[in-house]
Amino acid sequence: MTSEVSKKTTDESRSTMMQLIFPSDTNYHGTMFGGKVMEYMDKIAAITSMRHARGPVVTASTDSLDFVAPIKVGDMIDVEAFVTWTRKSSMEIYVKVQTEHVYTGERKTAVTAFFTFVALDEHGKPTPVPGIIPQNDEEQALHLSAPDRYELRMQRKQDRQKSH
Ligand SMILES: CC(=O)SCCNC(=O)CCNC(=O)[C@H](O)C(C)(C)COP(=O)(O)OP(=O)(O)OC[C@H]1O[C@@H](n2cnc3c(N)ncnc32)[C@H](O)[C@@H]1OP(=O)(O)O
Repeated sequence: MTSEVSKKTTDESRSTMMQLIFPSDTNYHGTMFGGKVMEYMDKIAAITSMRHARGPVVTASTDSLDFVAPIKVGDMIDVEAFVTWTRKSSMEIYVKVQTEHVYTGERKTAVTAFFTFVALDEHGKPTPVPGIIPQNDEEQALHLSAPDRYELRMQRKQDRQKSH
């Protein structure tokens, strides 16, 4: 969709955020509130897409959030996001939350999700973004599988429109 010259590498927009989990971030099981994790994920995804587009963006959709392992009080979390794929005005962003044990340094993936952001022009209309050049094997794999996820989103959109 975009020419080679207007492509950017994932490293140009990749963003990370570290947080230390306090009791006020958790539920009565002593594990982190899902909504609080989602807030961090949405924020880092927005930052990543704005860095890639270098302009305003809106969240168009969020695929399922997969909670793989609990996040506990005292854990450090590393929330990382990068652009996996772009179409015309839309960008797919992968967000991964990893816990890091403060004393041992052991890391585990806790939550993952795909977000789609759309870049807007000064009139609030969708506007083209640069393409993306994946940097490592994980990024390359997610780049190649992105068109299939896009098709599923468009199918979901059609189903929703039919039900209205
Ligand atoms: C940062 C924030 O928190 S923003 C707050 C939450 N988000 C919002 O309020 C956004 C509300 N939604 C909107 O404004 C609109 O639905 C928009 C801008 C996302 C899309 O508008 P549309 O009228 O559908 O625009 P259009 O059909 O031209 O599509 C524009 C792009 O959005 C993509 N898109 C639209 N709907 C979806 C969807 N549900 N999932 C994924 N991508 C979508 C299209 O595929 C298209 O991508 P492309 O240009 O790369 O081909």
